[in-house]
Amino acid sequence: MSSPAPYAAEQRIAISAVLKASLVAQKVQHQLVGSGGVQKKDKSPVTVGDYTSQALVSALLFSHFPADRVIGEEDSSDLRKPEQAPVKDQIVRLASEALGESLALADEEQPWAQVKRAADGPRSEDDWLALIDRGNSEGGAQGRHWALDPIDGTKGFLRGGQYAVCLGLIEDGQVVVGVMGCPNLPVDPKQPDGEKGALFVAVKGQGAFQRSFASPALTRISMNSLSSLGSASFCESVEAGHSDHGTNARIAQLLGITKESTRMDSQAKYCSIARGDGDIYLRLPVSDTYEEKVWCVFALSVEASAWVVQVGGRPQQSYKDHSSGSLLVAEAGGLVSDMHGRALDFSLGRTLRGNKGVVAAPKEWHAKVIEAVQQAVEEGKKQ
Ligand SMILES: Nc1ncnc2c1ncn2[C@@H]1O[C@H](COP(=O)(O)O)[C@@H](OP(=O)(O)O)[C@H]1O
Ligand SMILES: [Mg+2]
Ligand SMILES: [Mg+2]
Ligand SMILES: [Mg+2]
Repeated sequence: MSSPAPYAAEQRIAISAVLKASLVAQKVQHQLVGSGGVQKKDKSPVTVGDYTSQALVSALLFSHFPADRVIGEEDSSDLRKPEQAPVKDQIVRLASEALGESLALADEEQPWAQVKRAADGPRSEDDWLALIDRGNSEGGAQGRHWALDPIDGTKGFLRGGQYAVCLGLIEDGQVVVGVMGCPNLPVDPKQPDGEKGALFVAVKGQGAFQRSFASPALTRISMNSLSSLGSASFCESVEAGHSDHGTNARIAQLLGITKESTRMDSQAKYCSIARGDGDIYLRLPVSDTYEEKVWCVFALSVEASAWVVQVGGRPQQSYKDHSSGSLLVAEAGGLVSDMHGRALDFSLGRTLRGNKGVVAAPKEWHAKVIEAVQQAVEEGKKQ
């Protein structure tokens, strides 16, 4: 009998957890659109969706990999305040219901039944808050850490736009598994009004794949092969406060790109270039002090040239914002680096403090894009 592919169990559980969390987020998004969420200390928003997603993913990881640490964006400190009691009650109800529900029928063939058995014991309010707080790992160069961005693009989520549930496994500082759920992304980019809900998967060295929420079948994805940079299209954040639109535009001009940028919230940008909807992702910093989060960048950096993961939400950039995305892009045939062309370093803790900004592009064009980035940044300093 042949032995299972490396990380087969981790991939399976990560898919189940991300799917579960994505379905809850999809369920609550319509109630939350237009509201402001709860404001965190850093003034960024957090919602019932973010907390419930973190609690659920954490529960499933704890059931299956109890020794693994989790670097999650959220913690329960605000939820423990008396004025947040209604929010806390809603999270406990949603998470308990979701844990007890089956996934879509097609996923019953998956070992979800086992996942459920292991995880569906009754949980008290304190258990759920403790599960959220299991995301407190400081990360680092040794051991296994799951980087979790329970909802990346919370501002997009609150606007009714794109958002993503991002989960990546970092082993000894390397991103080895990345899974992202994008509830509002069309399954087929050629049918933007068709079925929504796309899930992306990458395992280091095994390629990048997508599936729909409804069916477990995985389809291999890859980045476009570009004959020239002038024909490329690029994507960037919707929020001008997250990425410098002016510098991004100048970089595009230097590369001869004539198409307007596609503005999209969240790490769905990594997914979109990994499957060829676009070609380049530019995330030039707006501030000198911001550090990207690990949970944001890691999917892109693996091998498919397809995904970058973003990590955290603290006052520095952390890697949960990049881990699953960077691996995805790498597995799809792209290269993800910082604005200086340096590899993203996921081994330094909760943030990518050794890096600045993120640039994802097809492997063969990446060096040219970095040259344009450097020129645009130098010009900006002279102004
Ligand atoms: N000043 C800043 N510069 C860069 N990124 C920032 C930022 N402030 C917040 N972010 C990050 O931008 C992420 C959203 O990215 P995007 O702009 O691509 O949608 C947020 O993730 P969360 O929504 O998980 O908090 C947050 O981590
Ligand atoms: Mg988030
Ligand atoms: Mg994020
Ligand atoms: Mg946040």
